Amino acid sequence: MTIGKLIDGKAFASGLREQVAEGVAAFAAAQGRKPGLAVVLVGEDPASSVYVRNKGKMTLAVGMESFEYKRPATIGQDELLELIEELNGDPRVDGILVQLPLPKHLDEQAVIAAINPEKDVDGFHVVNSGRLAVGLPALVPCTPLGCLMLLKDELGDLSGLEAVVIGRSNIVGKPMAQLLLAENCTVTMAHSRTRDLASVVHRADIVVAAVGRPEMVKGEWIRPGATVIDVGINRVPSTDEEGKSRIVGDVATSEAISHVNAITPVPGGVGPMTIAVLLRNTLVAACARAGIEVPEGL
Ligand SMILES: Nc1nc2c(c(=O)[nH]1)N[C@@H](CN(C=O)c1ccc(C(=O)N[C@@H](CCC(=O)O)C(=O)O)cc1)CN2
Repeated sequence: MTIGKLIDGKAFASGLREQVAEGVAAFAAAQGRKPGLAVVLVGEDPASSVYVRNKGKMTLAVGMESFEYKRPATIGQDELLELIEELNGDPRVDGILVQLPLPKHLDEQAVIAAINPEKDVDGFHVVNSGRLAVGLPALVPCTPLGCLMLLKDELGDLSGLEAVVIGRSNIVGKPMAQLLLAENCTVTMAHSRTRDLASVVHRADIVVAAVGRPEMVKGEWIRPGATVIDVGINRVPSTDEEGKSRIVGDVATSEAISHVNAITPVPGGVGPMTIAVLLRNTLVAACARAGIEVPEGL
């Protein structure tokens, strides 16, 4: 029995961060200042707090300035919009990111819309999603861009390949489909209402699973030789005696591994790419604001 390759997103992300660090050093030497990333955290959701802490650490590690704004879960919409407005006007800040999800009383779309699109390093602003859709240069959402980087590294030219994206979120599914279309893939977007998902998935050379349901994509659905990108990060109860929870993806990897070409593991696949691409996007935004070329290869 042949075993498919596990794609090492952690190693790839580390290489990308090194490249970003070189670009940051060159930017600082030429501009006399470091690129700056501002991250806004509302509330104390434990997972979001960990992600924000890691973003701050990695921002500093590549040589950028990190600005962290922690606000209570009770913050009002107007006060949050005032903070965004302040960051839009702050010359030290090249990238602004509001950690999602936001507490329910806040209007996520209005908050994203308030970010200056040139500083929207998450690529969630409609100006950036529109630019991506029509093929103009854009700041692209970090997770799907990270998935694309892993796919191109694994497969090279994606032209003509059948790609199925499962999940239609604004953050992953939709931009992922746009990116694959721009690479000349034949793209199908599947979702919770798709009929006979198993056979839709079975025709794909590339499967991107971003549904947020533990191991929903079964191994037998995957066509032999396909490349699978698992975006899911689902915490489930442990099966061992210690009883700790563990993280699984949206794909039943232990079933799929025997016949895929390659698959991203969870953890250690797509997840680490998200923050590495965020740093890359911040450098790209800083270069655009300074009117200089983005370093080659980024
Ligand atoms: N404004 C944003 N909010 C959120 C985003 C985003 O891109 N922008 N994405 C996610 C959370 N996220 C970053 O913010 C993120 C998620 C996962 C990882 C990661 O490295 N995961 C590890 C496992 C982590 C664990 O053990 O819990 C992995 O998959 O290996 C990094 C960043 C939602 N919000």
